[in-house]
Amino acid sequence: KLGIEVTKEGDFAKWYQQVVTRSEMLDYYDVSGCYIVRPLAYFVWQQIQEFFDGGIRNLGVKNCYFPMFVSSRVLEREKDHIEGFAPEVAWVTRAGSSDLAEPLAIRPTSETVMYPYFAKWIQSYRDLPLKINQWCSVVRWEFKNPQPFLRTREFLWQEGHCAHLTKDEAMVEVRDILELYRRIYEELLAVPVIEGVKSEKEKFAGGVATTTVEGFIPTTGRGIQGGTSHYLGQNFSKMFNVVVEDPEATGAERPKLFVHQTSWGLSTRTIGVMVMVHGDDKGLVLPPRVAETQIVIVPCGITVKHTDEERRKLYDACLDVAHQLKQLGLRVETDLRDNYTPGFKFSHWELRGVPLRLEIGPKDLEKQSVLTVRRDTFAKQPVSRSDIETAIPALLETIQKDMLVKARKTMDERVKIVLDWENFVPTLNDKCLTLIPWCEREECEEQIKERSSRDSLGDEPEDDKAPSMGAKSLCLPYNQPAEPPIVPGQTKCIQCGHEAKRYALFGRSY
Ligand SMILES: O=C(C[C@H]1NCCC[C@H]1O)Cn1cnc2c(c1=O)CCCC2
Ligand SMILES: [Mg+2]
Repeated sequence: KLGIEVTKEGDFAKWYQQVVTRSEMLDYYDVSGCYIVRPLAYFVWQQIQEFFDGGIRNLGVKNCYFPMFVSSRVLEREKDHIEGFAPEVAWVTRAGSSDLAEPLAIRPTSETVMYPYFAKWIQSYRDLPLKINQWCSVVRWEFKNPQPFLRTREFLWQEGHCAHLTKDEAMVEVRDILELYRRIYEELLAVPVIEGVKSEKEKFAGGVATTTVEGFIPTTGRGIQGGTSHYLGQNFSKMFNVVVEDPEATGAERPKLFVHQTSWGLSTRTIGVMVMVHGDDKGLVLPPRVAETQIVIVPCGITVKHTDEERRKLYDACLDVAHQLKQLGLRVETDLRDNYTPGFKFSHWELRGVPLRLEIGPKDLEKQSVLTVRRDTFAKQPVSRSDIETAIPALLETIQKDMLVKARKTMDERVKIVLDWENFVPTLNDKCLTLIPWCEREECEEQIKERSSRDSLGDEPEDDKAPSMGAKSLCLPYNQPAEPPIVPGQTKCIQCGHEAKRYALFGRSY
């Protein structure tokens, strides 16, 4: 594997492609838009799964598995939810040499697969709440340019689907799940996110409200939807007749209540965001929490002057330190290949994002110390062998924390409050997101997208294969800026002049 031949700032698209392939996270596949998730990336996904499974178990959610095939009759049950997406649905029409009687869709998401069975399984309010989740892949035949992890025609995700007796119970769960998504990004992937609610235009049309964690890619200045948790209200339960008798009702007739539902999803897009945020010109930079190999130990400073005995002593020291650290549960590799130079080995493991390297040479052996080298900052620090068991775990924790702090500082610097329209597009062009006093009207959002695209491209039409230059609303952040305050009846929307309700996060996006 060669190193990375371009710089992140110089040619981001090529940089990203080389980082994900040459770090051995992913490989291209001969079906366009499909990719192979290799062990280094799959390990990250497994860490996410373990964390999330623990979190949802505490919320009373159980894992299950539904078939991937959806009959057209069932898929089209939810008209408006599906018609906007119809072009993305992949269909099986043949088995062997004979056509299927009716074509079967491959699930693009599983609402229509599951909810007829919710109706069957849920009779009494005692059957509530029903809380299930499945880990699976879905297929969406996207036409925009595919990108590894970020936009692929098949992707791994989890989709949770719950039914509750009351709206309040459902809304609490929506936020509990969103908090787990925030923690996955911030505590596992060291990626800061902005939590909020989607606008009417951007929310999931089948639901009542969509909450989201929004990421930010500094190199392009674009926002990216990181995970969504929806309050579906009673839309789907009315569509699929998921009803229970009203437990509060007295007397003979027992009025039926449509259940209140939620659905929530997070995909392998998480991995792409992590790569883009932390990677550098030497390649991948992995947060220790999700790194398959957290530490690599490399013997150094051996020359032809040294005897085989001295070389062996050095290798033994590397193996001893590795053993010590494995005892602590750390994930350690020793690179004792004698056909490569230390420098070659440093590049090899830097490309693969290993968070911490330990170098041990003859002098280190004498001094009973090792030299630590951080992947994120390249900072070097000697550590005496006697301190290894406390210093190394602490250093990994420091790397994990520092990576989040650095990424959050970058994101915070690139989110600008914009109070006048003339500063809106220039701020986008500075690779920033904007927080604007906004009226929340759907037609205003259309105008913002249109005007910001025109102001960026002149009258050139948009290429729908390329990422849009128009800005969209990313979310209405729960954490609203305090200054300058939005004064009801006074503060105006910067685009249309109507009364501003809240600050909205707007930006170019993936
Ligand atoms: O998938 C959802 C809503 C919901 N699905 C379950 C997980 C959470 C959340 O993403 C929205 N959605 C997106 N994309 C598509 C569809 C769709 O419903 C259906 C058809 C193909 C493309
Ligand atoms: Mg889509």
